Amino acid sequence: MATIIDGKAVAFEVVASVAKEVATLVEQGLQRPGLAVVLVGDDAASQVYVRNKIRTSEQAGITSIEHRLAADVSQQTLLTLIDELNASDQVNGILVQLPLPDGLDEKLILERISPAKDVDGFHPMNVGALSSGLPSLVPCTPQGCLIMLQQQLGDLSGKHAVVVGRSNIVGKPMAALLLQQSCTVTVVHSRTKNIEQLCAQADILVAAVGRPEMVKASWLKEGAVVIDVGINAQEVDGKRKLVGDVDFADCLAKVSAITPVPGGVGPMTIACLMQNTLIAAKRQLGFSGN
Ligand SMILES: Nc1nc(=O)c2c([nH]1)NC[C@@H]1CN(c3ccc(C(=O)N[C@@H](CCC(=O)O)C(=O)O)cc3)C=[N+]21
Repeated sequence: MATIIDGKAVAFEVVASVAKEVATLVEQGLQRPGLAVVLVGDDAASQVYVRNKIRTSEQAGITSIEHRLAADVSQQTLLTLIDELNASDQVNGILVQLPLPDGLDEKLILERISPAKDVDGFHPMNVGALSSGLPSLVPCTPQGCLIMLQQQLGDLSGKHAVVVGRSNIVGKPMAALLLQQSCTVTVVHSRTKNIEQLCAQADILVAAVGRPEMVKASWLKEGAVVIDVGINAQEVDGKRKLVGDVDFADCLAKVSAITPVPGGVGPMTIACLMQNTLIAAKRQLGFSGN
């Protein structure tokens, strides 16, 4: 029987351990970690995610400060806000919700966030640190995937991991993390010629492409562990339904373990954001190490 990995339950454990450490900091008279969440415009999906982030912050004992800006905000206003957040000692982590509305230069804005407060791990400094194995803030989604894989498989060394997708926010950092764990890593993408044959070699398959139910059982090796990063909203009988990048029903009988959508990677992403905020806060307080 395949294991359906309960991302919600694992996330709950991660958040509980963050909450415990936060409580210890506060008991020692240190400042409670603070996370600033910047939401530009009124994209419906973004509102749901931001609400989840704020609710989880409360559970972790992290103070969250929400900044909502109109979709037509000027780039300069947004950059000035980031400068203020960078300078504020109440704020340990800064997250600018993506995607940004048209007309804003995403690269310029993300680069403005102080690398020490970059809890998304998207700043080029953190990207470079991750790929060279230096201490860094690691992107939340791939970190969440790694935690679930380690919980399922223990040591990952020598496993063949196939990452489907090469985005800066998931595919590339996922590959870097798996390589760091001594996996043999293959990254496949839209221009790859023999995707299905490559996927069929995977002990671990991470799907992060944003194409509903693209990965089928016929692509998989018997007993593979499958992590589904896709969150695709579909209309079924007039109702909003979320499906992943993996055809879950088709693949279930062939895998040894698989994450569901919802209830898999999504909650882990938010839990890792809490973890990153704690790590950033501790470094800013002068704790050494991780
Ligand atoms: N700067 C930035 N950092 C991000 O980490 C970031 C972002 N921008 N933009 C959007 C994506 C998406 N994302 C999700 C987080 C949690 C769920 C989540 O909790 N999903 C629930 C379901 C929620 C629902 O019902 O829609 C689940 O999968 O169980 C989903 C998606 C973070 N992102």
